[in-house]
Amino acid sequence: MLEQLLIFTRGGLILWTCKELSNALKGSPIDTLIRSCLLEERSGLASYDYDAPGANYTLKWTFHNDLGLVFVAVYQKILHLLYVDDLLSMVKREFSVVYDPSKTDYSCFDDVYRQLRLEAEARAEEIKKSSKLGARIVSKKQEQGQKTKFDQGGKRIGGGNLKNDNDGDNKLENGYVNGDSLNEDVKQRGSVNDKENMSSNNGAFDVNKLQKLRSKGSKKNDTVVSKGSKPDTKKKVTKKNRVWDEKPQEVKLDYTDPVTENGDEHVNYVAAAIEGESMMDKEEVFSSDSEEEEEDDDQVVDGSKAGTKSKGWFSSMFQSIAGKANLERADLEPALKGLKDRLMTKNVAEEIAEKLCESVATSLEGKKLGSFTRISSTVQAAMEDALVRILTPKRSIDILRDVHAAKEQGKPYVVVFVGVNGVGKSTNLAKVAYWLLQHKVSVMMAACDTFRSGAVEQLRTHARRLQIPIFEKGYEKDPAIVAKEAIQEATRNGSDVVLVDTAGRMQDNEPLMRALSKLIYLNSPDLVLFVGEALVGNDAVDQLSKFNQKLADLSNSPNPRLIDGILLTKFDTIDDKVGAALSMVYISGAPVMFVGCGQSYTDLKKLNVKSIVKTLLK
Ligand SMILES: Nc1nc2c(ncn2[C@@H]2O[C@H](COP(=O)(O)OP(=O)(O)OP(=O)(O)O)[C@@H](O)[C@H]2O)c(=O)[nH]1
Repeated sequence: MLEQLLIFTRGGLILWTCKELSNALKGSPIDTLIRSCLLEERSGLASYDYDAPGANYTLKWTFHNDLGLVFVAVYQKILHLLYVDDLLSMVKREFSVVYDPSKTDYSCFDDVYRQLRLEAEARAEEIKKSSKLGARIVSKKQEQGQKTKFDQGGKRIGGGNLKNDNDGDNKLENGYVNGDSLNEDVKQRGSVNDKENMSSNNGAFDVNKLQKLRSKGSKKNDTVVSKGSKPDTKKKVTKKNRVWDEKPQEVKLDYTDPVTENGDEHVNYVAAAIEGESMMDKEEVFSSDSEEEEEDDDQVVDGSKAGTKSKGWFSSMFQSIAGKANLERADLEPALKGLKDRLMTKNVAEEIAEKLCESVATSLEGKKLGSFTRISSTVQAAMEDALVRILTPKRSIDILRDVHAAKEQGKPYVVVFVGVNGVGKSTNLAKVAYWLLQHKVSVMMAACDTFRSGAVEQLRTHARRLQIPIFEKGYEKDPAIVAKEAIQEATRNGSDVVLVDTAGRMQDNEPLMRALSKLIYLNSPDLVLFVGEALVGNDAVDQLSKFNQKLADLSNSPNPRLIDGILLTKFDTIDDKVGAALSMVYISGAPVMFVGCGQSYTDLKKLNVKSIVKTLLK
């Protein structure tokens, strides 16, 4: 049984909630979904688990991008409801028929919903009973040697790429874990309703059965709609298979980027981007620097540019004429692939680039492309929005304001610097100290790297140069205790801020991570600052996620302190490879609070989100 089903606009206006389901949701699963998943560009996930005291829900959603609607179903996590995807897709289809932006009362949809739910439940039940079906799927899939896998009992456990865990659990990359075969079948069915072009080859189960179910579904749907306030005037459009190299014959969508003689896809994409920016875009992504970018891109396009350009121009014209149709995944894919590659060349971790593209695709699918708008620029604009949203801090951490607030309470503001070895913790701690001194804040350093020989002396040198006090107890002491004593000392001597240096540690080093967790738990600092190198690529994700994981797992507290902010070092050495900033923020949800860009005390800056986004997309 569902707990709730809601329909709201992307602007947050709730249009309809299911009155059948009067259960008040515990906690705030919808808010959390929006904040932690949809706004964080994780909407490409298959589902979201909400866990709060006394409330454990799974949430699933779908978008109608063209109408700007969001459909969310909430149910108890333990339930594994089989019909939710199917139901959501039917609700989306039928609600879009009655939707009118000027209307706010959708009580007419109550009856329609009831019918849809019954239908979805009945279909799930029907598929469940049909045990032969599963066996047929297995034999058919095994014959075809396709990706779809089954468990030993013959149940389908997924159509996505399977990751085989060491513990033997088969996990789907799309977030499903050992789902009941029927769950997947229902999903398949839902998607058939959405996309009419499913062939027997890529269908996961018996085609006759499928067609029977489909015709049954559509017949019922007709009845349902006639009961609703408006008849279904929209005819289903059968999507033709795309033929990539065909010339446009009639007014049909073929938004492929032009192909050069040498067939270099990346070059084609760059060329297409030039076209898009100079001619077709309604909205220029980098309006202020279009000339400069054209120059850069020209270098990449090289000698083949002229030919590509003219081909791209005609292709663009056709695209513009046909610009009224709804975007489909296949239309978006070439542009998304280009963007993903581009993000990866900027050092964005592959996993993050993939998730972002998935999320952008989800936000654009089904949307109508305006006339004279190129698909590549639409995708790029959506990606730009997503990047700005991710990199813009969700909550402001104003250190100076917080320092003064702590001072009023008669205690020092405590910052702990954590990170792997050699990333620049001590050096950048000293830069932060210098920055605070500039703002008339008194600072004390705490030498809590009692592990690496030379660490205390290194910090002492910075303290001497900056003429600030340092609290030190030498080596092989418990850093948690040293930090505690340092804070006590700062309280006594009236220092405004204590900057705690800690030993560098690898994210997998359990004893050192345990010691760090203890230090944080015991001293509850005001800010846990993760210091990470801007040079890092895929490892950024591993470092940050494991630091957070270990801090959570090894803490004694039910509400463990995690990383609050990021200090990115060595920015001066990375040229345009700025992707680590994005990877780190995406994976941790923590903002980049400072950027270290050199080896002197003044080399500390704030992240410029606009320029990072610009560089990432260049
Ligand atoms: N170019 C450049 N170098 C930096 C920057 N920040 C730190 N460094 C250099 O990075 C090296 C390591 O810096 P440390 O401050 O010793 O690093 P750490 O993280 O404290 O090292 P451990 O305590 O061993 O983990 C030093 O040579 C620093 O000068 C930066 O922003 N730019």
